[in-house]
Amino acid sequence: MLELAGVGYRYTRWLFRDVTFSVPAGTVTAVLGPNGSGKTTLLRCAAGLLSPQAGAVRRSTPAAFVPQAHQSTFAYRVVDMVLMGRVRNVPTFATPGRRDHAAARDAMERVGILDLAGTPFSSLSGGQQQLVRIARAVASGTRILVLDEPATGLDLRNQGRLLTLLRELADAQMAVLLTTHQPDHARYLADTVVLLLGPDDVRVGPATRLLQDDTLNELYGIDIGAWPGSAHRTAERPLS
Ligand SMILES: Nc1ncnc2c1ncn2[C@@H]1O[C@H](COP(=O)(O)OP(=O)(O)OP(=O)(O)O)[C@@H](O)[C@H]1O
Repeated sequence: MLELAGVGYRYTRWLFRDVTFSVPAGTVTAVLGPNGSGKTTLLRCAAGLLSPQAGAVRRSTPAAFVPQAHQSTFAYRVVDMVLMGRVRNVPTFATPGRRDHAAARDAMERVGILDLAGTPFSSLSGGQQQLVRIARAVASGTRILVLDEPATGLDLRNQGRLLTLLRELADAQMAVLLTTHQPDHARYLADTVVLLLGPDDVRVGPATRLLQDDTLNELYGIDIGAWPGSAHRTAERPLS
Protein backbone atom coordinates (compact mmCIF):
# COMPACT_ATOMS: atom_id res chain seq x y z
CA MET A 1 0.00 0.00 0.00
CA LEU A 2 1.19 3.48 -0.95
CA GLU A 3 -0.53 6.58 0.42
CA LEU A 4 -0.04 10.27 -0.31
CA ALA A 5 -1.81 12.75 1.95
CA GLY A 6 -1.83 16.48 1.12
CA VAL A 7 1.49 16.21 -0.72
CA GLY A 8 2.99 19.39 -2.16
CA TYR A 9 6.27 20.09 -3.93
CA ARG A 10 7.89 23.27 -5.17
CA TYR A 11 11.12 24.07 -6.94
CA THR A 12 10.71 27.77 -7.68
CA ARG A 13 6.91 27.54 -7.82
CA TRP A 14 4.50 24.96 -6.48
CA LEU A 15 4.10 22.15 -9.00
CA PHE A 16 1.26 20.67 -6.94
CA ARG A 17 0.11 21.70 -3.53
CA ASP A 18 -2.30 19.21 -2.05
CA VAL A 19 -2.27 15.76 -3.62
CA THR A 20 -4.07 12.95 -1.86
CA PHE A 21 -4.54 9.44 -3.17
CA SER A 22 -3.70 5.90 -2.26
CA VAL A 23 -2.56 2.91 -4.28
CA PRO A 24 -3.82 -0.19 -2.48
CA ALA A 25 -2.14 -3.54 -3.10
CA GLY A 26 -3.66 -5.15 -6.17
CA THR A 27 -4.34 -1.90 -8.02
CA VAL A 28 -2.76 0.35 -10.66
CA THR A 29 -2.78 4.16 -10.55
CA ALA A 30 -1.71 6.24 -13.57
CA VAL A 31 -0.59 9.89 -13.40
CA LEU A 32 -1.23 12.00 -16.50
CA GLY A 33 -0.43 15.61 -17.28
CA PRO A 34 1.29 17.78 -19.85
CA ASN A 35 5.08 18.03 -20.11
CA GLY A 36 6.46 19.86 -17.10
CA SER A 37 3.32 19.46 -14.99
CA GLY A 38 5.20 17.58 -12.28
CA LYS A 39 4.55 13.89 -12.93
CA THR A 40 8.15 12.78 -12.40
CA THR A 41 8.43 14.94 -9.30
CA LEU A 42 5.24 13.44 -7.87
CA LEU A 43 6.51 9.90 -8.55
CA ARG A 44 9.86 10.66 -6.94
CA CYS A 45 8.01 11.90 -3.86
CA ALA A 46 5.89 8.73 -3.87
CA ALA A 47 8.95 6.48 -4.18
CA GLY A 48 10.83 8.27 -1.38
CA LEU A 49 13.50 9.82 -3.64
CA LEU A 50 12.32 13.37 -2.88
CA SER A 51 10.89 14.76 0.35
CA PRO A 52 7.77 16.83 -0.30
CA GLN A 53 7.56 20.24 1.38
CA ALA A 54 3.94 19.57 2.31
CA GLY A 55 2.00 16.51 3.34
CA ALA A 56 3.10 12.95 3.97
CA VAL A 57 3.81 9.76 2.05
CA ARG A 58 3.36 6.34 3.62
CA ARG A 59 4.71 3.13 2.14
CA SER A 60 4.07 -0.32 3.58
CA THR A 61 7.44 -1.46 2.14
CA PRO A 62 10.25 0.31 0.25
CA ALA A 63 9.27 1.08 -3.34
CA ALA A 64 11.21 0.10 -6.47
CA PHE A 65 11.52 3.06 -8.84
CA VAL A 66 11.97 2.64 -12.59
CA PRO A 67 13.17 5.98 -14.03
CA GLN A 68 12.31 7.39 -17.44
CA ALA A 69 14.10 5.63 -20.27
CA HIS A 70 17.49 6.98 -21.18
CA GLN A 71 20.26 5.30 -23.15
CA SER A 72 22.90 4.05 -20.77
CA THR A 73 26.42 2.78 -21.34
CA PHE A 74 26.77 0.46 -18.32
CA ALA A 75 29.09 -2.36 -19.37
CA TYR A 76 27.39 -4.97 -17.12
CA ARG A 77 25.63 -7.98 -18.56
CA VAL A 78 21.84 -7.90 -18.45
CA VAL A 79 21.69 -10.62 -15.79
CA ASP A 80 24.00 -8.59 -13.53
CA MET A 81 21.85 -5.48 -13.99
CA VAL A 82 18.76 -7.47 -12.98
CA LEU A 83 20.61 -8.99 -10.01
CA MET A 84 21.31 -5.44 -8.77
CA GLY A 85 17.60 -5.30 -7.99
CA ARG A 86 18.33 -7.86 -5.26
CA VAL A 87 20.70 -5.52 -3.44
CA ARG A 88 18.38 -5.16 -0.45
CA ASN A 89 18.25 -8.94 -0.10
CA VAL A 90 22.00 -9.51 -0.23
CA PRO A 91 24.05 -8.73 2.92
CA THR A 92 26.93 -6.27 2.49
CA PHE A 93 30.05 -7.93 1.01
CA ALA A 94 28.09 -11.12 0.20
CA THR A 95 27.53 -12.34 -3.34
CA PRO A 96 24.02 -13.04 -4.63
CA GLY A 97 22.85 -16.54 -3.72
CA ARG A 98 20.71 -19.15 -5.43
CA ARG A 99 17.45 -17.42 -4.47
CA ASP A 100 18.71 -14.13 -5.91
CA HIS A 101 19.67 -15.79 -9.19
CA ALA A 102 16.28 -17.53 -9.31
CA ALA A 103 14.48 -14.22 -8.70
CA ALA A 104 16.51 -12.53 -11.44
CA ARG A 105 15.81 -15.36 -13.88
CA ASP A 106 12.11 -15.31 -13.04
CA ALA A 107 11.97 -11.53 -13.54
CA MET A 108 13.74 -11.74 -16.91
CA GLU A 109 11.37 -14.48 -17.98
CA ARG A 110 8.29 -12.48 -16.97
CA VAL A 111 9.52 -9.41 -18.84
CA GLY A 112 10.52 -11.52 -21.85
CA ILE A 113 14.25 -10.80 -21.90
CA LEU A 114 15.70 -14.12 -20.76
CA ASP A 115 17.44 -14.51 -24.12
CA LEU A 116 19.32 -11.26 -23.44
CA ALA A 117 20.72 -12.41 -20.07
CA GLY A 118 24.34 -12.64 -21.20
CA THR A 119 24.27 -9.57 -23.45
CA PRO A 120 26.14 -6.41 -22.39
CA PHE A 121 23.56 -3.83 -21.26
CA SER A 122 25.35 -1.09 -23.23
CA SER A 123 24.79 -2.94 -26.51
CA LEU A 124 20.98 -3.01 -26.13
CA SER A 125 18.53 -0.62 -27.75
CA GLY A 126 16.82 2.02 -25.59
CA GLY A 127 13.61 -0.03 -25.46
CA GLN A 128 15.45 -3.21 -24.49
CA GLN A 129 17.30 -1.32 -21.76
CA GLN A 130 13.94 -0.13 -20.46
CA LEU A 131 12.74 -3.75 -20.20
CA VAL A 132 15.90 -4.61 -18.24
CA ARG A 133 15.22 -1.78 -15.76
CA ILE A 134 11.70 -3.11 -15.29
CA ALA A 135 13.02 -6.65 -14.75
CA ARG A 136 15.45 -5.28 -12.14
CA ALA A 137 12.55 -3.72 -10.23
CA VAL A 138 10.49 -6.92 -10.48
CA ALA A 139 13.47 -8.99 -9.24
CA SER A 140 13.71 -6.83 -6.12
CA GLY A 141 10.59 -8.55 -4.80
CA THR A 142 9.08 -5.17 -3.89
CA ARG A 143 5.35 -4.88 -3.26
CA ILE A 144 5.32 -1.24 -4.49
CA LEU A 145 6.37 -0.53 -8.06
CA VAL A 146 6.73 3.07 -9.28
CA LEU A 147 7.44 3.54 -12.99
CA ASP A 148 8.06 6.80 -14.84
CA GLU A 149 6.75 6.57 -18.43
CA PRO A 150 7.58 2.86 -18.67
CA ALA A 151 6.13 2.44 -22.18
CA THR A 152 8.27 5.16 -23.76
CA GLY A 153 10.60 3.72 -26.38
CA LEU A 154 8.87 0.34 -26.53
CA ASP A 155 7.49 -1.05 -29.77
CA LEU A 156 3.83 -2.10 -29.95
CA ARG A 157 4.54 -5.72 -29.01
CA ASN A 158 6.60 -4.73 -26.01
CA GLN A 159 4.04 -2.09 -25.00
CA GLY A 160 1.43 -4.85 -24.98
CA ARG A 161 3.74 -7.12 -23.02
CA LEU A 162 4.41 -4.34 -20.52
CA LEU A 163 0.71 -3.57 -20.01
CA THR A 164 -0.02 -7.27 -19.48
CA LEU A 165 2.90 -7.66 -17.09
CA LEU A 166 1.90 -4.65 -14.98
CA ARG A 167 -1.68 -5.93 -14.77
CA GLU A 168 -0.37 -9.35 -13.70
CA LEU A 169 1.85 -7.78 -11.05
CA ALA A 170 -1.10 -5.84 -9.68
CA ASP A 171 -3.23 -8.98 -9.72
CA ALA A 172 -0.45 -10.59 -7.66
CA GLN A 173 -1.17 -7.92 -5.00
CA MET A 174 1.44 -5.35 -5.93
CA ALA A 175 0.68 -1.64 -5.73
CA VAL A 176 1.62 -0.10 -9.10
CA LEU A 177 2.01 3.64 -9.75
CA LEU A 178 3.07 4.91 -13.18
CA THR A 179 3.06 7.95 -15.41
CA THR A 180 1.96 7.83 -19.00
CA HIS A 181 1.33 10.17 -21.91
CA GLN A 182 -1.06 7.63 -23.42
CA PRO A 183 -4.64 7.80 -22.18
CA ASP A 184 -5.33 4.45 -23.86
CA HIS A 185 -2.76 2.77 -21.64
CA ALA A 186 -4.32 4.34 -18.58
CA ARG A 187 -7.79 3.26 -19.71
CA TYR A 188 -6.61 -0.31 -20.15
CA LEU A 189 -4.50 -0.57 -17.04
CA ALA A 190 -5.43 1.90 -14.36
CA ASP A 191 -8.04 1.54 -11.66
CA THR A 192 -7.44 5.15 -10.66
CA VAL A 193 -6.00 8.13 -12.54
CA VAL A 194 -4.39 11.27 -11.16
CA LEU A 195 -4.62 14.25 -13.53
CA LEU A 196 -2.24 17.18 -13.00
CA LEU A 197 -4.19 20.12 -14.44
CA GLY A 198 -2.48 22.73 -12.29
CA PRO A 199 -0.86 23.27 -8.90
CA ASP A 200 -4.27 23.56 -7.26
CA ASP A 201 -6.22 21.41 -9.69
CA VAL A 202 -5.24 17.77 -9.27
CA ARG A 203 -8.09 15.38 -9.99
CA VAL A 204 -8.22 11.83 -8.72
CA GLY A 205 -10.81 9.27 -9.73
CA PRO A 206 -11.66 6.15 -11.70
CA ALA A 207 -10.10 6.04 -15.18
CA THR A 208 -13.49 5.37 -16.77
CA ARG A 209 -14.95 8.58 -15.33
CA LEU A 210 -11.99 10.97 -15.67
CA LEU A 211 -10.53 10.00 -19.05
CA GLN A 212 -13.31 11.58 -21.10
CA ASP A 213 -12.67 13.81 -24.11
CA ASP A 214 -13.63 17.04 -22.33
CA THR A 215 -11.19 16.41 -19.49
CA LEU A 216 -8.39 15.41 -21.89
CA ASN A 217 -9.04 18.60 -23.88
CA GLU A 218 -8.66 20.60 -20.68
CA LEU A 219 -5.62 18.63 -19.52
CA TYR A 220 -3.62 19.00 -22.74
CA GLY A 221 -5.20 22.19 -24.13
CA ILE A 222 -6.36 20.46 -27.30
CA ASP A 223 -9.52 19.59 -29.17
CA ILE A 224 -9.19 15.85 -29.20
CA GLY A 225 -11.84 15.41 -31.90
CA ALA A 226 -9.73 17.52 -34.27
CA TRP A 227 -6.39 16.22 -33.04
CA PRO A 228 -4.41 14.81 -36.00
CA GLY A 229 -3.70 11.50 -34.24
CA SER A 230 -7.23 10.71 -33.13
CA ALA A 231 -8.84 7.55 -34.54
CA HIS A 232 -11.84 9.60 -35.60
CA ARG A 233 -9.70 11.96 -37.63
CA THR A 234 -7.57 9.22 -39.19
CA ALA A 235 -10.68 7.38 -40.35
CA GLU A 236 -11.95 10.52 -42.04
CA ARG A 237 -8.73 11.36 -43.85
CA PRO A 238 -9.32 10.98 -47.57
CA LEU A 239 -7.14 8.51 -49.48
CA SER A 240 -4.86 10.22 -51.95
N1 LIG B 1 15.93 19.70 -10.08
C1 LIG B 1 15.10 20.64 -10.51
N2 LIG B 1 15.31 21.94 -10.23
C2 LIG B 1 14.47 22.91 -10.66
N3 LIG B 1 13.34 22.66 -11.39
C3 LIG B 1 13.09 21.40 -11.69
C4 LIG B 1 13.94 20.32 -11.29
N4 LIG B 1 13.40 19.16 -11.75
C5 LIG B 1 12.27 19.50 -12.41
N5 LIG B 1 12.09 20.83 -12.38
C6 LIG B 1 10.98 21.56 -13.00
O1 LIG B 1 9.75 21.09 -12.45
C7 LIG B 1 8.77 21.01 -13.47
C8 LIG B 1 8.16 19.62 -13.48
O2 LIG B 1 9.13 18.68 -13.88
P1 LIG B 1 8.77 17.13 -13.99
O3 LIG B 1 9.98 16.45 -14.56
O4 LIG B 1 8.25 16.65 -12.69
O5 LIG B 1 7.58 17.19 -15.06
P2 LIG B 1 6.90 16.02 -15.91
O6 LIG B 1 5.42 16.24 -15.81
O7 LIG B 1 7.41 14.69 -15.48
O8 LIG B 1 7.38 16.35 -17.38
P3 LIG B 1 7.58 15.42 -18.70
O9 LIG B 1 6.20 14.97 -19.14
O10 LIG B 1 8.17 16.37 -19.69
O11 LIG B 1 8.51 14.29 -18.33
C9 LIG B 1 9.46 21.41 -14.77
O12 LIG B 1 9.12 22.76 -15.06
C10 LIG B 1 10.91 21.27 -14.47
O13 LIG B 1 11.67 22.20 -15.19
